[in-house]
Amino acid sequence: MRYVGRMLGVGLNNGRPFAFYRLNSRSFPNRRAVIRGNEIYIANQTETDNPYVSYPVVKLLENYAVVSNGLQTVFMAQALEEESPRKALIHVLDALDYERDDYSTPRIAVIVECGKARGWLGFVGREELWVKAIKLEEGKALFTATYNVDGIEELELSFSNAEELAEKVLRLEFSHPVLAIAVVEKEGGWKAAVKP
Ligand SMILES: NC(=O)c1ncn([C@@H]2O[C@H](COP(=O)(O)O)[C@@H](O)[C@H]2O)c1NC=O
Repeated sequence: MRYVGRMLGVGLNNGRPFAFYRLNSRSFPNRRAVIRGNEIYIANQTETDNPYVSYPVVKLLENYAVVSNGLQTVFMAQALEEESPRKALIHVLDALDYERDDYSTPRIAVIVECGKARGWLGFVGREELWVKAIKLEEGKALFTATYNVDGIEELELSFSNAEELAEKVLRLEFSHPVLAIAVVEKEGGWKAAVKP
């Protein structure tokens, strides 16, 4: 089974945008997601000095939801106070760059906008930095990941609520699953769910 590390994506379901995150990990599988108000954090449960394994993963704003695999989540949410999603992704990914770990792990992020059938994916690795604005299509999701995904891939995903989306994302056939997070637009706001 393919190992993609951290993956995140965006899609459209019943005319509403959604985002998802799946944490796969070979090295730090003992982690959990903690929901605190409009934020979700990944908390590593073992002792380590690795600075990349506990971080704010989701930030829900009035008009946007931001999901990422590192502390860029917070900076992107701040940038969105002044800038477009495209600029926020470009500026913050460029400023923080890839992670200085043994794998040069890329930073990845997704932004979705309330009430709009569009989303933005971003990636910064050792060899490339890209940001893509995506026109969302019903029943489809587009995702990227830290390892072994060439740019963006497509998936079919449909669901009736955030819990079901998180469950389906956790069941996708990629190796070393730890947890999944779903963020779904609901009546002008956001609903988030975490599995398991
Ligand atoms: N965000 C995360 O959950 C996360 N988990 C692991 N990493 C980084 O990626 C390295 C490899 O981890 P793994 O073997 O679990 O894929 C870790 O040493 C760490 O530096 C992460 N950094 C980015 O994805």
